[in-house]
Amino acid sequence: MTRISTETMKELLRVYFIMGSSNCKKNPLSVLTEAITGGITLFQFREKGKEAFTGEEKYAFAKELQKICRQHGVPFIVNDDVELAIELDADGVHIGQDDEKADVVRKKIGDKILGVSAHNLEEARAAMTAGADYIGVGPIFPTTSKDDAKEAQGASIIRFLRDSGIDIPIVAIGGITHENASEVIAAGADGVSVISAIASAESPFDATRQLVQCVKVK
Ligand SMILES: Cc1ncc(COP(=O)(O)OP(=O)(O)O)c(N)n1
Ligand SMILES: Cc1ncsc1CCOP(=O)(O)O
Ligand SMILES: [Mg+2]
Repeated sequence: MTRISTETMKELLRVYFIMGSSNCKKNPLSVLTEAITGGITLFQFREKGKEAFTGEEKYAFAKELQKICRQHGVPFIVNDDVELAIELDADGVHIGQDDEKADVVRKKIGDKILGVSAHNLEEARAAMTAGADYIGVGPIFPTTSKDDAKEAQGASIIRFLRDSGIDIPIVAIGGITHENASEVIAAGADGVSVISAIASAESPFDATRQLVQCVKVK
């Protein structure tokens, strides 16, 4: 295996759907299937919160979601849990500033995709040096999907990072909907990452289709 190219990474980030069991109104397997049919380009398994599955249940749930992703050729990323990602032979891992250190994770996962959360220029530079394939920047807008989210910074943080020479693929996250997605792309993001815009939608399929239209390369 070799590291993913920057160009392929950017394409995968266009519509990046994140989900765990607590995010869905409907059956999570149906939500993921609808999102894939609607056009998501990357999926992250993020099983967090009070009611979240743990242990064997978490593993079995992850396996089911991974199977759906594999059937449709959508790469499967695991949030936080590096050991689970290795056990499942997932396509990658996403870690934040309070998780395992990025350079340590890079050594553990070899050429798998590594995503790192960054909230400022210093963290973005450090993620690049540690071997990240992309950075997740946010919250851009207010969000109710993450209990310990930092304050929203607006799309200007993306423009600031780009103007400061950050050329790694960037996905914007936090409060992103079809109404503001084009604003973050215009600011320099390669894609948008969402939980509620798809997982809480009456029709995850329609919601995904709408987002895909907003981030289309013109
Ligand atoms: C694509 C993407 N960007 C940022 C995050 C947030 O990661 P983190 O800061 O570690 O917070 P948790 O998601 O673990 O609560 C993400 N998961 N994905
Ligand atoms: C995981 C995460 N990291 C920063 S904001 C956020 C939550 C994004 O969820 P939503 O798209 O529902 O605002
Ligand atoms: Mg984390």
